[in-house]
Amino acid sequence: MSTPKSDFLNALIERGFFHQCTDLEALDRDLTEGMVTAYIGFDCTADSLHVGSLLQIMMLRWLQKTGHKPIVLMGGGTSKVGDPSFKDEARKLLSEEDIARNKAGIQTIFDKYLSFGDGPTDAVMVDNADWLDKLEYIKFLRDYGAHFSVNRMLSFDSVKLRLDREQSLSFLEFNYMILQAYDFLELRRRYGCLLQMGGSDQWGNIVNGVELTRRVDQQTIYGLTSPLITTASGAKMGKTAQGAIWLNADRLSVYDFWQYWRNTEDGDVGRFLKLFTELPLDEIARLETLGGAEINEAKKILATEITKLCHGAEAAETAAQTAQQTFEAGAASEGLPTVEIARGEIEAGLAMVDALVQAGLAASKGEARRLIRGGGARVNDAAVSDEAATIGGDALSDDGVIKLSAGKKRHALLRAV
Ligand SMILES: Nc1ncnc2c1ncn2[C@@H]1O[C@H](COP(=O)(O)OP(=O)(O)OP(=O)(O)O)[C@@H](O)[C@H]1O
Ligand SMILES: N[C@@H](Cc1ccc(O)cc1)C(=O)O
Repeated sequence: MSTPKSDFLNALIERGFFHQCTDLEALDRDLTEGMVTAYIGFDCTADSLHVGSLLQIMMLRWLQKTGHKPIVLMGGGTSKVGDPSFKDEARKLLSEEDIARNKAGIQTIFDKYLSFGDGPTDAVMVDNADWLDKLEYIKFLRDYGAHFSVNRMLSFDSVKLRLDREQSLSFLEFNYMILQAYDFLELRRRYGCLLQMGGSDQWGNIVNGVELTRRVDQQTIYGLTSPLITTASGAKMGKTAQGAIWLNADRLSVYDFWQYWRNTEDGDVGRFLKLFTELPLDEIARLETLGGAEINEAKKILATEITKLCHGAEAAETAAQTAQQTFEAGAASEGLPTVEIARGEIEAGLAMVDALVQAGLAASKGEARRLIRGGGARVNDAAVSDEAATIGGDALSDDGVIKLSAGKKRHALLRAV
């Protein structure tokens, strides 16, 4: 399609959020003609969301910024079933208490990104347990089950992959897409919700809702998915050596959150600025062209902007200053043992095991590997758990040093010469 007319779709496409839509032109028309209500669902599978879901939250934020109404759906009901989409095995069954605790943890994050209330474009939060818990089995099967073709359900990649690999898929899990489809129908009836968004792994669940609503209520509604973000080196976004990059500060300190973004790979800086900050595109274009040591400035801006949205301006500034003191100014003047290494060698990619040996933090490569395996090795205060990890030029500070650590107390600097 030609460039969309609506501000919302324009923002989504220009900033890299768009993957697929059930009917982009019709959705664009509805978005230009008036206010559209849209939802994204989040299951209560952990007590905090992580960076993967941040992309979804940013889509809701753009929706509200461009004059439309976001619905945040807590999957209090669907978390009892567990979405099998692209998962190799069934999720652990969660108790009612687990779900309530997780929901309480997740809910808090949305206030930072969306404004809630009773106004026309104010965000609302709902829990699908409110309707799913009350469903009566036979009535539900007759009213809605009859509209689903098992043949078609089996064709969606989200379940097909598991079956193709002959991995077990329980009947409980198989029902998940029907329940998510029913949510969409229910939200259209209750709130006039016209659009459901999610990551591309949600496509099958979303399309089922669009089709169910057409069959049962003869209404046209839309689905739109974002790409699933991976880092430049191919890892699923949001997980690191230490685990997930959580959005709640009690799970991951503001400093570590800031540091995660500060350590973004060079190739990801522009993409992440577009997705996770609200800086104007021309400013991002300028930052993207920075090379050499200057790219580190862009990374600091990225880290501070994202941290500001998630944890507030003050906490973001404090994290930036702490990093400046402990790593850049501090580390260099602390009198840490310093080893000089040719800049070219670092830029070509220095094996972490070799770096630890050269810095005197491990007596042999074997010891260095054990250190990494045990979780004690750090580069610029970020843990490294991959024994094959390499350190590149992007790890150099503005002063041309890299801080290596073995455990909490032993540190050394590599200085590029
Ligand atoms: N890397 C990612 N990029 C874009 N969207 C993502 C990413 N990871 C998760 N999402 C989306 O965030 C929403 C919430 O997903 P969910 O909480 O199930 O995360 P998950 O990472 O898939 O879960 P898990 O960690 O249990 O595998 C879904 O719409 C999902 O598509
Ligand atoms: N299935 C979604 C969560 C979700 C739940 C209910 C919905 O109606 C929509 C989305 C996920 O796993 O991320």
